[in-house]
Amino acid sequence: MPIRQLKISGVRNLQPLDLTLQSGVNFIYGDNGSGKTSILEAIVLMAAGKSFRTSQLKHVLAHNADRIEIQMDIDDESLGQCQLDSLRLKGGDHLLKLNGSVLTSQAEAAHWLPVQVIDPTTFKLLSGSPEERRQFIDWGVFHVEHSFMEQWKTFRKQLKQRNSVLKQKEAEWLPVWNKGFVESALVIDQHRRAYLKRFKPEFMRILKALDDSVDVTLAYYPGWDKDSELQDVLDKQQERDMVLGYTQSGPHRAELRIKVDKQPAAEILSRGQQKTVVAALKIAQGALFQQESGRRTIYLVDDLASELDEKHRFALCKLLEDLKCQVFITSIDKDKLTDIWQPVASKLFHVEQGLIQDVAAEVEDAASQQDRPAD
Ligand SMILES: Nc1ncnc2c1ncn2[C@@H]1O[C@H](COP(=O)(O)OP(=O)(O)OP(=O)(O)O)[C@@H](O)[C@H]1O
Repeated sequence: MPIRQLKISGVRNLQPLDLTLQSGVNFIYGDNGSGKTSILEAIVLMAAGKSFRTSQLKHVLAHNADRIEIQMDIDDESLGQCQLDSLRLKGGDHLLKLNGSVLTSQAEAAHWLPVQVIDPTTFKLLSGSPEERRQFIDWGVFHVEHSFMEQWKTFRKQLKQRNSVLKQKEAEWLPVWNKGFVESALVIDQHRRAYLKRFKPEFMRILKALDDSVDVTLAYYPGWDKDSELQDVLDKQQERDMVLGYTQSGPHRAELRIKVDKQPAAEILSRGQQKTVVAALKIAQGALFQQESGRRTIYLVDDLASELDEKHRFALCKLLEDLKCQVFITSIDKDKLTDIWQPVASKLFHVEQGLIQDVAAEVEDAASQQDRPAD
């Protein structure tokens, strides 16, 4: 589902832009601090309602602006041509629209704009908190099973209610809340299990193509002892739960354990190897999404050159090209982008102090100026 046209205003140092994009690869180059990442950040803002580099959106708003406006014309494989609009006011109000109709949740925009980011911080998917890996699994489930978001909300509600009963030490009410909690927990767990079963072979295939010397295993931990029934675990932990005032076990504690030789991969692999594994996870997720939905993920690859050597960069680019999805790749150095990889359909953009320009259009413009007869 390539973005055909992208308009952004009010984001960091970017001057208001209106770009016609390539459905294949969009190379973006420019000096440090020129605004390359901010373009990717704006796309993620539309897709996820948040930035991938700050938890506070006020930092994304340009210093002199009172609003962020983003508009995308998209060619969706199932919906056809559509337009997404996002308006965020300095005060915090946010309006999202699809083809002019207001969307009631961020999840709807996420549905229409499946985006994966590969950037210098993505190794955190291995070394960061389990929540990051839970979110990773849930991205995959959500984009294929649309009921998942509602089921997740139901589970969160059950968890909140159970925790409040625990805090108030109302032991007699626990059996009632346990029933609903267990029911909704098992729904989440089944979705995640089923997804990872399909995901693992795809991940192994992609990792092998990226680097067949890295041997990684993925193991799913549901959030409670896998050999016990959740209800039994809750019964056993009830007293301690009551003391703590929260539920120790359940899908909110699930984990995707990524290991090398039975050790956490983050402790064993080099930074570059970790990035390779994370790239494989993200590409495999997009590949599986494509197989199962017939729709394509958009890849945002920030600072491609950082910490991946030429061989791995080339392998990564080749995999992305094979997926035939839209890709945005940034780099400081134009040659590092185009020397190793010349995809069939690509476009080159240059960013300088927040101003982004289509390089081919610039060249054409300059040529037509030269061809013009002198006045
Ligand atoms: N809220 C803001 N308003 C205006 N300018 C901002 C704001 N926040 C950051 N900036 C500036 O905007 C630019 C953002 O640059 P960005 O991170 O997109 O650059 P980049 O080209 O990806 O750089 P690098 O190659 O160093 O990663 C920086 O120059 C920064 O100082």
